[in-house]
Amino acid sequence: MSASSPQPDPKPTRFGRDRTPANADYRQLNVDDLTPMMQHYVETKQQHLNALLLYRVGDFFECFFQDAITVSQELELVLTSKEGGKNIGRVPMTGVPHHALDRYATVLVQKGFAVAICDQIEDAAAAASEKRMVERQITRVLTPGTLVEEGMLSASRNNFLAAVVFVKRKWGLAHADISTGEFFTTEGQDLERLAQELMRLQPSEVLIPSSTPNPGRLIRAGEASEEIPESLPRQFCYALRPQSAFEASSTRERLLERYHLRSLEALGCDHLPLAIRAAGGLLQYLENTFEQEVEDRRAGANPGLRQLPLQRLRTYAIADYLILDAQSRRNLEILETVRDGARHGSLLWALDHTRTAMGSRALRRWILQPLMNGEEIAARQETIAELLGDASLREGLQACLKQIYDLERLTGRAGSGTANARDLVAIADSIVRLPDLAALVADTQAPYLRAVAAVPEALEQLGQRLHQTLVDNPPLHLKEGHLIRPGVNAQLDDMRAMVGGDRQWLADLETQERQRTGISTLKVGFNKTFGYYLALPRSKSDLAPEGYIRKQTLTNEERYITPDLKEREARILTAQDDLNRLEYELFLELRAEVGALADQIREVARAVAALDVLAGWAELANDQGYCRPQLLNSRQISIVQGRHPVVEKSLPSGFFVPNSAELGWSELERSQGEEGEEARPDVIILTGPNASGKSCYLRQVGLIQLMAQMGSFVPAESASLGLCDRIFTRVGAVDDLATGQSTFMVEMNETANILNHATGRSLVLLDEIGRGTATFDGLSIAWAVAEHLATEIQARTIFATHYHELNELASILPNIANYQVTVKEMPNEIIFLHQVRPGGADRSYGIEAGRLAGLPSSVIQRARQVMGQIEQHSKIALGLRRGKATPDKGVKERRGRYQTQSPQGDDETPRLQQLDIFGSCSTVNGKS
Ligand SMILES: Nc1ncnc2c1ncn2[C@@H]1O[C@H](COP(=O)(O)OP(=O)(O)OP(=O)(O)O)[C@@H](O)[C@H]1O
Repeated sequence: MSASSPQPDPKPTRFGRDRTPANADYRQLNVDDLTPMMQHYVETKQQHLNALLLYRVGDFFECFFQDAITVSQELELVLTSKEGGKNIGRVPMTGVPHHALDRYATVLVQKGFAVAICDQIEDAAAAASEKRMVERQITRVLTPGTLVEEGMLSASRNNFLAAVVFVKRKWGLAHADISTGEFFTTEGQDLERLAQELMRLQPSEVLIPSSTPNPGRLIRAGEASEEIPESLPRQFCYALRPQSAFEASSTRERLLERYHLRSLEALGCDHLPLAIRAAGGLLQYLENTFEQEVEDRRAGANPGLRQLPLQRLRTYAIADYLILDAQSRRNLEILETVRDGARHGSLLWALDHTRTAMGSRALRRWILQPLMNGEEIAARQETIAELLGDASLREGLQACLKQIYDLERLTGRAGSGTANARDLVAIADSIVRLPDLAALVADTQAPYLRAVAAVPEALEQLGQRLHQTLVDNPPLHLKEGHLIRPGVNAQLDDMRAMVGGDRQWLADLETQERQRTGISTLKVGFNKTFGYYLALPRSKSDLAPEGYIRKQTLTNEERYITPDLKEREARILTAQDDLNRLEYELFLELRAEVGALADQIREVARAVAALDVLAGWAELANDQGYCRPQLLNSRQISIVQGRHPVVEKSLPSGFFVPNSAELGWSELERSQGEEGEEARPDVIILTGPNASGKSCYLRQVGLIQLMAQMGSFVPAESASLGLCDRIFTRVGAVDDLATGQSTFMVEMNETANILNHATGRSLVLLDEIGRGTATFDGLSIAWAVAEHLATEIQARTIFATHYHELNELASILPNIANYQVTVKEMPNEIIFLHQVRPGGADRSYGIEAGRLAGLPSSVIQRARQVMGQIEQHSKIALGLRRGKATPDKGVKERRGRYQTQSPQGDDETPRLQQLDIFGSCSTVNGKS
C-alpha cells in the first residue's frame, strides 16, 4: 500500500469471477438503496461521465465504483471498499490525501484523463452539529488542455488546447493556452498541413467534432479510435465534442459576444468560416469546463464566478511562417536530440539564453515558427544589433529581466481567480521592475527595445498598491489571515487590536497562574479539539487550584479549563474568524483588480518575453561571433565560413572547421545562360568518407537558414539568404515499429513527401537516400530523386551520399555540383579535415572504419579482396540518364567551376597545418 493512500478498510473488497470487484457499475444498483453520500456521489458522477470524479470525504479525495478501479490502477493505490448502502454491500473505493490532490491529479491529467474535483464547501463540523450531510460541489474540472494550476504546468512551454473542424480537405484550427491567455485561429486546405501544424503546437488536448452518442469522451494518446481521421497524428489526447458545438452561426455569435464586437473583422477571421467554427467550438468548451460559479462557505466570503482569462483572438496564416515538418524538426534536432530525446544538444538548448520563464516559452514558439516576413525578421535583427553594440545595456537588461517572474501565468491565475497572495506579491515584485527596464531602454531605437520603454501608469499604480496592501511573505492559505499589512483597513486594524488584547490576556494569564499556584512549569496551551487549556505536569496535578476543570490526561501532563478561559476563547476564536474573513475579502478585491488589468499586464509581459529572447540572442552572437544575415527575396543561399551552432558549442573553442555554402541558381542566370559571379548550383551532391562531416554540413546549412528566419544572427562570417518556404530533411533511417513500417518504407514515405511538397523556394537536405535496399535499387532511386529535384522542382538541395556514381549527374545537369568532405590519407591513418571542397570523392574508407572499429583482421582482409574484385568487374549503367537532361555547351563550361579543383587543392596544406597547430583535426583511429 502506498504511504499516502487511505487506511485499508478492514473488510476486503469482494471480487467477481472475472476479478472485477463487485458493484463496480453503479448503474446496475438501485440508487434508492445507496447511502445518502453515495447517492450524491452518483448524481455528481452522472453530470461528469467523462471525467474521473475525486470526491472529498474528510481528509481524503475518494473515488468509488469503476473510477476507483481506474484510479487505483493508474496511481498504483490500493483498491479497497466501502459500504454502499442497505442491500448493496461493499463498493470499490480508493482515495488520495487532500493535501496531495494536486500531485495525484496532475498524474491523472498527464495520462490523458479528465478529473472532476468535488470538494466540501462548508465546514464539516457545522454540518455535523446539524446532523446533515456536508455540502459538496464540483469546484474544478481538470483536462489536459485546460490547466492553469502552478505545478501542473511546465514553465518553459505552452500548454495548448486545440480544436479542429473539417469540410472535405479544408480545415479550421484554433488553439489556446489558458494559463497565458493566448488564443489563435487559422484555416487551411490540406490535411497534411493540419497534421504538421498540430505537430508544431504539440497540444495537450485536441477537440474534435463527433457524432457519437457520447460526446465529451477523451481519447487518450495512442488509443485507437475511428472518430479520429487517419491523417491526424495519434500522439495527442482528443476530446470528442458534439457537432453542434462547432456550428457556424452559434460559434460566430459566441465570439462576437465574448469580445463585445459587431463583426469579426477586427479579429481578422471574418472571412474564414472554418477558423471561426474552430475558435467558437474551443471557446464553448472552455466556458463549460472553466467558467463557473465557485462557492466556498468555509471562508465566509465568496470568490464568485471563475473567469476565463483569454486574450483577444488572433488570426494567423500558415503561409506567414516557414514550414518545418515534424520529421525535419526531429532530424535537425530542433527541440531535442534524436539519440536520447534530451534538450541538451538541441538547437533550443544552444539558443536559450533567456532569463525569464516567459522568454523561454517565447523562444520555443519562435524556434518552431520561423518567419517569412522580411520586415518582421529585420525588426528582430535590429534589436539584436543594438544590444550587441552596447554590452552594458544588454547586461543591465538581463540583470533586470532575471527579477521578473512569470507575469503571463501569474496574471492568468489572478484573472481566473486561482492566484494566491504569493502570486500577487510576485506580480507586484515584477511590475516594480518595469520602470527600471524602461529607464534602461530610454535612449534606444530598435523596435523590441522601444516596446518596453513606457510602463502604463495603471500598472505602476497597481504594483504600488499590491505592495502597500500585502505583507512581504504571505502564507499559501488565503483563509487563515496574515495577508494584509497593518494600516490598510481601519476595521481590520481594530479587530486585530481586540484579538491582540485578548491574546495578551492569555499571555498574562500564564504568569498570573504560575504566581498564584507556585507551579513554575504551568503553561497555557491550545489545540484544535479542546481549544485553550492550562497544563500542569502530572506530578503537580494534586496542586491544581479550585475552579480548574480537568479536560484531558496525557502521560506527563494534566490539562484543565476554567470558565473565564472558555469565555475568552470564544471571543478570540470568533474575532479571529471575522478577522480572517475580512482579510480574505480584501484579498479577493485586490485579486479582482489585478484580473481587471490582465490584458495590459500580459501585453507588457509579451514585450518582456520577446526582449528576453533577443537579449539572449545578442549575448549568444557576442559570445560565439555570429553575424547578421542578409535576408533576400531570391533563391540565393550564400554562407561564408558557416558553423553548426550546436556541434560548435560542444567542441573546444577553435576546433570546429567552418565551411561555406552556395546554393540557388537564379532564374535570371538560368534564362540567360550567364556565367556570372552569382552562378550557384541548385543541387549539391556531397560525398566523403564515413564520419568526415557530411551530415554535420548539411544540417548546418539548414540550421543557419532556420535561425536567420527566426530573426537570430547566425554562426558564419557572412550570409545572404533568400527566404525559404519550407525546409525538408531526410536524415538517417530508423524502423518505425509503432506503425509497422520498415526502414526502407519510412525512408521512401519521407522522400515521397518531399518530392510531393517541395517548391523552388524550399531547402531540401537529404542524407543517404536509398541505402535501405539493394545497392542498385538504392542507387537508381537516389539518382532519380536527385534528377527530379534538380529538373522538375529546382529546390535547393544538399544530397549527402556514399553512391559516388551520383557525381556523374553534375556532368549532365547544369544546376548540380559535386562537393566532397576532404580527408588526408596517411600510411596508417586517415586525418579528417572536415573541409567541404568542390569535387567528388571516390572512396568512403568504410573498410578502414571497420578495421578501426575492431572487425577481425581476416574479415578486413577478405573485404579488401572482395572490394577489389567488385571494382574490377562492376560498372554502373549510366543509361539511367534522362534524355532531356543533356547539358548545353555553356553548362559544360560552368561545370568546371564546381568540379575541376582537386580535393588536394591549393589551400589544403595550410589548413592541415593549422589543424595540427590547434590539435583539432580528428582521425579515424581517434587520435588527434
Ligand atoms: N566541420 C567540422 N568541424 C569539426 N568537427 C566536425 C565537423 N563536421 C563534423 N565533425 C565531427 O565529425 C563527426 C562525424 O560527422 P558526420 O556525422 O557529419 O559524418 P558523416 O560524413 O555524415 O558520416 P557518415 O557518412 O558515416 O554518416 C561529428 O560528430 C563531428 O564531431
